[in-house]
This record gives sequence, structure tokens and C-alpha cells, in this order.
Amino acid sequence: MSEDYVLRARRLHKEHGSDATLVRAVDSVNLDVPPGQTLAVMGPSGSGKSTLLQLLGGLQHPTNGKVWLGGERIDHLGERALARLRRTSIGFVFQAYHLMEELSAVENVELPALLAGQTPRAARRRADELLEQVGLADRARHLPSELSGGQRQRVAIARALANKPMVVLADEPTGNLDSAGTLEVLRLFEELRLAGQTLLIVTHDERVAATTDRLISMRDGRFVDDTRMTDATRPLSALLGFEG
Ligand SMILES: Nc1ncnc2c1ncn2[C@@H]1O[C@H](COP(=O)(O)OP(=O)(O)OP(=O)(O)O)[C@@H](O)[C@H]1O
Repeated sequence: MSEDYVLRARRLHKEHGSDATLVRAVDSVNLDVPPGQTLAVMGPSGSGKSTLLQLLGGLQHPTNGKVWLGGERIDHLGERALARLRRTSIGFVFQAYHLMEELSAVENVELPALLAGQTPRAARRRADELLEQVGLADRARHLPSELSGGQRQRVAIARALANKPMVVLADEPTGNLDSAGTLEVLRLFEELRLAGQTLLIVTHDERVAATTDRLISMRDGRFVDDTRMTDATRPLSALLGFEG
């Protein structure tokens, strides 16, 4: 049914609590994300953005509705299957980086490949390539505490790419960053967009949304706007020094 889409959701619904405390965090939304699309999800605090990302990434089970990743239904999978799927097919990026503080940058980046059963040599080679790609080859041996916020998030993005995920899901990836760090991460996302990486970013930052192909606005768990951007309406691409 859904091979043409990397991500697909139908009547996706998530409730918390009951009766007087009932919250419809995500209220019966439909979503189709084709391969290579980059998508920002914005909306006020509590509108359901993070819940949506977690449902799409198999971090939460929906109350109702269906989710497909690369054509495979994932909403009803058990914990083991979901854990495997998250390891092999999805790259997660979080506001707080979630790097292992006692491991160096390259050790953090090679971890997913090692967990997926690659040899240490192959995992290291891939991690070296990825650090090169995110512009941090010269920081490979540094601990996270020795890196700036923007550099840490670039390590986290390199780690998210380690297993060539079908989709990268980023939750407030610039939320902890100053302007310089934000710009570093935006440049990287722009490179990923141009390279055809499917990417969904939950964000409060309009500068992040200005780099994507599509912007969905959420309110009270629903999609209230869904806009496609073109090179002409994606102002930050030019600002970042890309041709688009
Ligand atoms: N585990 C939970 N138990 C009860 N309510 C929850 C739970 N998780 C989320 N909610 C509620 O669901 C709604 C959506 O939350 P969600 O975190 O998805 O919003 P958000 O748009 O990501 O917010 P923010 O921008 O502040 O991160 C909110 O009303 C929130 O309080």
C-alpha cells in the first residue's frame, strides 16, 4: 500500500488520561511523507508535536490509528521489534543531544553500527566518514564535554545517520543552541535535504522551518496548516550560502 511513502499515518490518535483529565495529544491525523521530503512541524507548546514524532518513530503506541514506515505497519509491533526498527531504520535527534558523555565523538557515532552487528573496523570507518561529513573530523577523539553545543548536536546527527536510516526524526534539535550553533545545525540539515535524506523536524524555531520543503502547523493535536515550500519561499537556503 505505502511503498511510495517513507512515512504514512492514518487517523493517528493518542489520548492521555481519562474523563475529566482526558487529553487528545494527537487527534486523528493523516500524514504522507514521500522519500526525500524534509518537513517541519510547528505549533504552540502542548499542541502534540513531540507526541506525533514519538508515534511516528515507534517510541509510543497510538491509542488508535495506523503508522507505516517504508511500507511496513509499525503501530502494533511489540517492544523488541520496535527497538530493532528504531536501531536500524530511524535516526533520532533530540534537543539534549543524548550523547554518551564518557565516549569520544567517534565512539558515539560508531555505536549504532556496532549495535547493529557491524565489525568494529566497519563501524569505525563509517563513523569516520560521518564525522567528516558533518565537518568534525578533527574533533573525533574529543569528549562531548569538550565540544560546543553546535558540535555536540552535529555529532548526534552523525550518529543518527550511522545506519543509513529511512528517516531522521528530530525533536527541537536547536532548542539548546545559541545562534552560531543553530546555524551549524541548519547548514547540516540543508546538506541532508540536498542529499535527499527524508527528515522530520519538530521545532519552535522559524529559521529551522525556513529550510524545509514542507511546514505543518499543529494546534490541539490537529494539523491546522500544511504548506509546501519552494526554493523561492525557503529564504534561509540562500542565507546559508546554498544554491537551493
Ligand atoms: N505522558 C503524558 N501524560 C499525560 N499527558 C501528556 C503526556 N504526554 C503528553 N501529554 C499532553 O499531551 C499534549 C501534547 O504534548 P506534546 O509534548 O506532544 O506537545 P508539544 O507540542 O510537543 O509541546 P512542547 O512544544 O511544549 O514540547 C499536552 O497537553 C501534554 O500535556
